[in-house]
Formats: sequence, C-alpha cells, structure tokens
Amino acid sequence: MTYDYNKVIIALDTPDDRKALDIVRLLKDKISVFKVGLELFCASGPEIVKKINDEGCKVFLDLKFHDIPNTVAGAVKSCISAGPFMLDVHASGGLEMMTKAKEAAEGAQSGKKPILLAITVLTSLDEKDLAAMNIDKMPKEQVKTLAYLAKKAGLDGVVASPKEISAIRETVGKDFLIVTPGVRPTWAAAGDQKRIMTPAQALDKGADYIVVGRPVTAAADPLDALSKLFQ
Ligand SMILES: O=c1ccn([C@@H]2O[C@H](COP(=O)(O)O)[C@@H](O)[C@H]2O)c(=O)[nH]1
Repeated sequence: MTYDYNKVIIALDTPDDRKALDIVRLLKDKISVFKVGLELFCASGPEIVKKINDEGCKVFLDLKFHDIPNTVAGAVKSCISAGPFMLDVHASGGLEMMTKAKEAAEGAQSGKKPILLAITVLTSLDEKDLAAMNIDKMPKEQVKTLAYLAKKAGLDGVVASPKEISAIRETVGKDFLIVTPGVRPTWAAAGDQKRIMTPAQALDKGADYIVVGRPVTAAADPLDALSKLFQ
C-alpha cells in the first residue's frame, strides 16, 4: 500500500525559527503543509508564517482560539494577513464563537480565505480526563457533539483523533475535513498522546490529513523517519 505524503502535516514545535525553517527546507520536497503551533508562533510571531510560505509551503496555523465570540473573530481577522492555509478554534468555545470565527475568515481577501477547523477533544485526553472535568461521556461521544456544532457553524472540518473518524463521518457526512493528530508509527513513543493510531491506520480510516511532530522532528534523521512513517 502506498500512502500520499500530501496528506501529511508536519508539526514544527520548537521556539527556534531557524530550526523550524531548517526542517521545512529538509522536508519540503515531500511535505507541502507545515504546522505552526503556540510554541513557535509565540517565539517568532506572524513572520514565521510568511517565511514558510516563501519556501513554497503552506501553513496550518494551530493557535486553537478559545475566547468570547468578539475576541475570537478579531484574532481570526488579525492572523489572516500572515497567509495561513488552515486555522483552528476550539469547538468548546460554542456555536456563536465558531460562527463569528467563520464570518471573520470569510472577510479575508479573495484567494486568502483559510480553511477553518474546530478542535474537538484534544488527543492528549482520555475518558478519565473528561470525567475529571465533569464531562461524563466517552471522548467519541463528546467529539460527535462538537463536530455537529462545528458543521452547524459552517466550519470546514474538525481536528480529532483517528479513533473518531467513523463516528464523525456518521454524524456530519463526507463533505467535512477531518485532520488527525495523535498518530504514531509502530516504532515511535506515544508521549503525552492518549487516543492514538498509526499514520497508516488513520489514512485507511479516511483522515483527510494527519499531523505528526516529534516522531519526525525529534528524530536524529528526520528524512529517514519520514520515509518510515507508514511502518
Ligand atoms: O488534539 C490535538 C490537537 C492538536 N495537536 C497538535 O498536533 C501536534 C502533534 O505533535 P506530536 O509531536 O506528533 O505529538 C502538536 O503540535 C499538538 O499541538 C494534538 O496533538 N492534538
């Protein structure tokens, strides 16, 4: 079975923009989308998005906005000028917040409108973690509820564990992107990820994109690790 590397997003979790750009240059023949999260963005600012775009690559700007609707709408507007390909907000911010985020994204100049995703239940959380927050549900049930709300708000898709792909498809249908972090090749440590599957299993289940960070970026040889991603 061959897998499509265009569906792989590499997470650049480092505070060092030079190290992040080195990884982009090393992997860009195979990878077209790189993820800038809170660590890199807080250290480097919006410039890092432009620098990755200048390398001919796209950016998933994973800032997971979660605030009152007016503030999130403003944050979405502010970061669009940097040129992200994808953006996300927390679905648990609620329907109105997601709707305002979508309206703000649609206000982008033509050709610059980013894909807008909603984080459902973080892949580092399991049933016990939800219970500790008084959410008396299995993660899959909570993901279905949040995916339904994200679809109702008009977002383009969700971020979830590959374990929930079938449940999301049953709830919101086919025309909705599913982006899955929480993927680990058989040879990699899970670390803080709790709801995991392998990259191959995630794509077999129908993920539109998988997100992988440390198994590749922390490897002694990231190109070699990337070549073994589907093992
Ligand atoms: O539910 C979520 C949402 C986002 N992430 C992000 O994905 C990467 C995963 O990195 P690994 O090193 O492969 O664990 C990371 O940037 C997270 O912020 C997630 O893991 N789970």
